[in-house]
Amino acid sequence: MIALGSDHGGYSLKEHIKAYLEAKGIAFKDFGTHSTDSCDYPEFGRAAAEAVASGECERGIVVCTTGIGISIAANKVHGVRCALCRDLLSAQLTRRHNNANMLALAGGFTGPFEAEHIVDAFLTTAFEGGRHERRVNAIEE
Ligand SMILES: O=C(CO)[C@H](O)[C@H](O)COP(=O)(O)O
Repeated sequence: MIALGSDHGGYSLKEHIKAYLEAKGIAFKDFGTHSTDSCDYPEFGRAAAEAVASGECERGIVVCTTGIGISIAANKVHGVRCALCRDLLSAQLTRRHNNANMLALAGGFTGPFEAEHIVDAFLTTAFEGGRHERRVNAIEE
């Protein structure tokens, strides 16, 4: 189960990702926003992040115009490791090295086709563990 969240600046890309996940048979829960009306990203970043931290959702994907504000908001929730990724390699590396459980995307800069590749990498790349586990544990502590 994937938690989704966005503000108005990420709404269009979130809707695209919903259709993409649906086509792949991946379940998701949309924590809003539900229109392009102006709203505040901390509310939606927090809602999606809390669903991940509680275990209700395994991973989360959040979107605002830059991806920055909503990733900052999500990372305030203990247990969340939200990575803003604007390229495929970053998405792979944040899974391999950081065990990121949330992905932030930039709705104003990342196109839908590129976003699909980033989402695929985020959902399919495994955490490497080893020396990276020690570092991730230190963050949690
Ligand atoms: O990217 C964002 C936060 O990092 C927001 O989407 C952005 O700040 C919204 O701005 P505006 O209200 O001017 O559309």
